[in-house]
Amino acid sequence: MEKRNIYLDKLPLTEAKEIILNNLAGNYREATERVKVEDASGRVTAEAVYAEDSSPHYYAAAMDGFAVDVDKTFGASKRDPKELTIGQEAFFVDTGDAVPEGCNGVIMIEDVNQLDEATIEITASVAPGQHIRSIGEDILASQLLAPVNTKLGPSEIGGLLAGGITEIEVRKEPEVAILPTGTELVDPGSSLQPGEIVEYNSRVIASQIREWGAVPVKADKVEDDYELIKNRVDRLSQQYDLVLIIAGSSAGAEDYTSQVIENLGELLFHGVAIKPGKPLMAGVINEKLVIGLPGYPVSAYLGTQLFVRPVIERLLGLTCSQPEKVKAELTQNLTSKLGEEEFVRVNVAHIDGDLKAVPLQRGAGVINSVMKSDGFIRIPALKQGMKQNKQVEVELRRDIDYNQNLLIAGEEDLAYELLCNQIKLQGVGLNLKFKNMASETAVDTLEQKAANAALVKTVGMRQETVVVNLAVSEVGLVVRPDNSLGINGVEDLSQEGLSFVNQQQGRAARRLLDSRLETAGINTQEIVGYRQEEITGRDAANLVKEGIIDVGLASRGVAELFNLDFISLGQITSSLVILESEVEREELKKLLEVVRSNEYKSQLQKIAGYNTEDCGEIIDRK
Ligand SMILES: Nc1nc2c(c(=O)[nH]1)N[C@H]1C(S)=C(S)[C@@H](COP(=O)(O)OP(=O)(O)OC[C@H]3O[C@@H](n4cnc5c(N)ncnc54)[C@H](O)[C@@H]3O)O[C@H]1N2
Ligand code: MOO
Repeated sequence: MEKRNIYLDKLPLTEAKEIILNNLAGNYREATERVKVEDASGRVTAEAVYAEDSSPHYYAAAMDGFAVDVDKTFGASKRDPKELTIGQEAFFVDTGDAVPEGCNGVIMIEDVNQLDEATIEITASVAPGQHIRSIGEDILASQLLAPVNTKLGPSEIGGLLAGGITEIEVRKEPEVAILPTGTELVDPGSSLQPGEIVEYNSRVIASQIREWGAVPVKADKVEDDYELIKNRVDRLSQQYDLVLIIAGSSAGAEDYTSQVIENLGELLFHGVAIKPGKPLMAGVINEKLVIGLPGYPVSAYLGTQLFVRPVIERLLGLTCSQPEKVKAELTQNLTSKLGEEEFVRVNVAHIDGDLKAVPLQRGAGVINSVMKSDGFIRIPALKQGMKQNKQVEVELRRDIDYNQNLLIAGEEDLAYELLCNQIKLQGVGLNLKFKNMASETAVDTLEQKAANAALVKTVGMRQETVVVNLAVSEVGLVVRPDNSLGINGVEDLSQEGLSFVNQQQGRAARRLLDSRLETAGINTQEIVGYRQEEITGRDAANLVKEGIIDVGLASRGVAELFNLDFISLGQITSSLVILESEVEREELKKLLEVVRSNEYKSQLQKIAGYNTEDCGEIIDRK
């Protein structure tokens, strides 16, 4: 067996999709089953459904009142009212009641004067058919209710039941086997050893598949062993409608997927000109389609979206669904590789009157970027990127209401996470989206209209902005709980043998450290690790916790989260900087209301080292 396989195909996306669909037998799956209409939400009709009954199936009163023979009301007016005898000429009916024989109109109770128990008086004539629902007004027996290959939802269930249908024939849900491969994989919840990875791709894919109306069958993970993978794939392809193999798709020594497919059946292609997702492949084994998905989580997610969804739709007899799209202005230049269609995750929000698309992290391993995104944009294969301010088309993820989005750029802060929770707890219609960056960069980002607010920690003011106090927190050095190195302050950072890790340049905590070092007259070159940067205090605290370094720089709240000892260096004010032009916007007013709420303040006070004095106050305006 050849150990290394280099994939050569670079098929355009549409071509690869076409090959896959062409290798599915027929336009849909033949197998069907009978289900109750009331249980059929999400299912697809396997035959045309015709009404058995009309709805209504009798003449029905459409209003509460009296049913009458309209001829007897002719000529009634305010000046010349007409009297009718109840039970002989006028019959009391409630909405929905059958109209008594001989009656062909209903007069609303509001238009009737009851003179005594047996007599009513009417002041207007009644038109034939007035307030009567005719037979079949809604549905007429024998009419087509739903063509074959219709996906049923709540209103379809109503229509079918109203038409007298209680059971229907639907397409059997395709069963999709998902096989995770990789010796490094462990199940969620296991305690992790270095090199081990939580196997979650199959769970993500299963939930995607369920959403599209198929049944995911999650197979047990298999290690990187050619024979084991081959046996499993062989068996799965005999049992299920479609087989997905996760990982082992690229050029590594233990990447077996393409060889397995080739040796069990036919490999249709290996490699698509998309990013992420480039090593994706497809084949046919035991007459079943098999798709090899790249192992990186974003690649696996996107590959499933692009290739598995249309297959499921085809098996169900549905046409390919189109995502909802919206046009937005790109907030930064993006470069990309010529010859690859790149999918970039973005957030979308109204900023200073325009709808903007703000790119997120592009790494194929960052599933969090999908979770945080509102959708993605495509950079065409024949482009080497896209320019800032270009109008782009964003393909939205389902259920996204970007009108409630506010983009916050700035320094990570426990107060911000609390704010996000408070917004949801208080039932405020806002979604905060965060982009982590140093304060100075955040204010630049705000000025470039690429964020609705900057979360900054002590930074110089800019024109046309309003600064609102968010929180005051204590920042200092974090060490392991026993503080065995006896760190008492910045003077001890130059101890021999001690390892330190700094925060990213431009971050407030680092500036505070620098000023303390300067006051103490300590040369930063004497501190081992001063130039080694982690982005945030949380990153640094995590390294101390893991025993990788001795001292880091973080807030007291973060130190407490990681159960670390804390040596205070001082206080830092976190503020929200907002564009003057947006201060009166409804969404920003809502945000500031939460910052000013007692619930937010009382929760914030519970975090170690936080001070809520002046919380929500405007501290500066230029
Ligand atoms: N020399 C080259 N190396 C790589 C290339 C290349 O062209 N030449 N392509 C890169 C690209 S692009 C991708 S995408 C990945 C595809 O990798 P594989 O499909 O071979 O998958 P693995 O290497 O096994 O895993 C990648 C990554 O994903 C994690 N993983 C895998 N399965 C799961 C799972 N079920 N749940 C969660 N995470 C999973 C795995 O642990 C790895 O971290 O190859 C590049 N390399
Ligand atoms: O195709 Mo890979 O998914 O670009 O990282």
